[in-house]
Amino acid sequence: MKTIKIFDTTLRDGEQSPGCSMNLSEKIEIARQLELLKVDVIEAGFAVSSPGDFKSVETVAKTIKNSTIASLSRAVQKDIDASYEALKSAVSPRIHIFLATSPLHMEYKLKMTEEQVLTHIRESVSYAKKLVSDIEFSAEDASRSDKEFLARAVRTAIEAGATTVNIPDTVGYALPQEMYDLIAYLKKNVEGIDDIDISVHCHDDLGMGVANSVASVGAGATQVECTINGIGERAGNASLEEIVMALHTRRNLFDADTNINTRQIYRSSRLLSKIIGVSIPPNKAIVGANAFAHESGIHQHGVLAKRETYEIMTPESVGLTTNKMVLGKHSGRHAFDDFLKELGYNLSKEELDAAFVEFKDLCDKKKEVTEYDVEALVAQKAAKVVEHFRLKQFVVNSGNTIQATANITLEDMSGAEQEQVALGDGPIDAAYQAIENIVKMPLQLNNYKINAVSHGEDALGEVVVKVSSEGRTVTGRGLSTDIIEASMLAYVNAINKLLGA
Ligand SMILES: CC(=O)SCCNC(=O)CCNC(=O)[C@H](O)C(C)(C)COP(=O)(O)OP(=O)(O)OC[C@H]1O[C@@H](n2cnc3c(N)ncnc32)[C@H](O)[C@@H]1OP(=O)(O)O
Ligand SMILES: CC(C)C(=O)C(=O)O
Repeated sequence: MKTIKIFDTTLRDGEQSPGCSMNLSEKIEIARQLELLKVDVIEAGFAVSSPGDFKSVETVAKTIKNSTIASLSRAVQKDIDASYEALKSAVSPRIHIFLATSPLHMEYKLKMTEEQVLTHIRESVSYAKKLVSDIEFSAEDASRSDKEFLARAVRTAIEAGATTVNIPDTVGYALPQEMYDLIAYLKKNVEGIDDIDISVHCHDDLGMGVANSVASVGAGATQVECTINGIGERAGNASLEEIVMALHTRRNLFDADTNINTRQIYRSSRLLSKIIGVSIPPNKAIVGANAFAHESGIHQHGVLAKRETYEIMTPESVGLTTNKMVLGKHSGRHAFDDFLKELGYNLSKEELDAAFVEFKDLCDKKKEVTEYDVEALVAQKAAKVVEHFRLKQFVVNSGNTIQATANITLEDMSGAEQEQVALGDGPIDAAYQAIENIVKMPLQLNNYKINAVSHGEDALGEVVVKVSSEGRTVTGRGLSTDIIEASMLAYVNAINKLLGA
């Protein structure tokens, strides 16, 4: 099986994304993580571009021992000299020289003819080769270059001593078949290309960065350039985690894999996200919060029966401890039952059915139902109190310019409904007065406590009350996303307990 080299450019191209700048100590933290991840090459920066970039290439070169450290340079001596100086203490230094080869870039940006570009490639690569042995040459905007001229440029770089030639899709313009054809064309038409590494560096402007990289590997590329979380210039670079897991998961198809310690992927992604302050979309492949989460009943049932039905890789392989069964409005009984069993509840079929109906009801009220919600819901049922009274409906008005009023309807065991209206010192007091008028028993509220049992704006509120009547004190509990309703449910629950006794 071939090994595809992973060249990480999070610290160079990644940092070119607006808002993703990192300071020196943050760059060192990322570089250390990249070393743990076992990337083959870390592009630490563009040494000539600023004293800060020089310092970070220099410090990364001093700190990291197990990956090659690269510094980017234009095809000019002062850039190459700066890279060389910054890389001096690297165990394995690489000078990375780039020059554009597309008609557009040559004419308008570089203002060079094809022959001048070839001369610059020859001179800069052979100059750098005298300083270090490991030289990468990138033909910037290769995918929009004339194929024959690109082949001449690549040949020139190899003859001058390049050990890696990189074929970037600089503006994310290519489609996978085009990248495949381009690599295949170069392999066929450039003498000596099989003795060096062919690299690709694909941007994501059309969302094809990873697909283009993987297609290039299929055609014979032996190095892929990428960034953690796909950060980079404009729409970003191809994402490391997606490329690595695509190659790993489909390694038999490519007869190739990488050296990456895939179990460090999740940690690397979170670390970068924390450092640059850019959160990861939940649906992001491999590292998004939903990448190994299942909410819908049919999928949950499938995964519980056999994980592979809906998972093509294991969460453990990317450094997670487990997949996630999210209980929500699309969940089914299998996952609900499984979840309750994990919490220690062994419900009969009837109990499970009843709890499931309430759970679905709650899902319609709340955007996300948490494990706390479910536990609270089942714990409340487990108390099994005979319902002498049931809260049927209520309207409560309150405000700072009116006295609170409550209109409450309770249903008794026979199904008869009783309605009462009461005023109160606040909405809960009004509601409790109306309830007392219906149940017609002496009640004393000794304690009232409210807790949020789950998180977020639509969290479930749990109200716990201590109520006394004729020498007996009981605790009542109520649960709802509406705290006034939770308060009434708690009071009625306490009343039912008193009546049951
Ligand atoms: C595709 C990529 O990602 S390439 C890397 C892009 N990254 C960056 O540009 C970030 C770091 N860059 C910088 O800090 C600055 O651009 C510097 C320090 C490198 C250069 O700054 P300046 O000297 O002010 O030049 P400026 O950036 O305005 O223009 C670029 C110059 O480099 C030339 N140039 C561009 N690419 C190359 C190249 N590969 N080889 C030689 N010259 C080049 C341009 O023609 C232009 O030359 P000119 O000044 O003679 O017109
Ligand atoms: C310097 C090269 C590799 C680059 O970043 C690009 O072409 O996008």
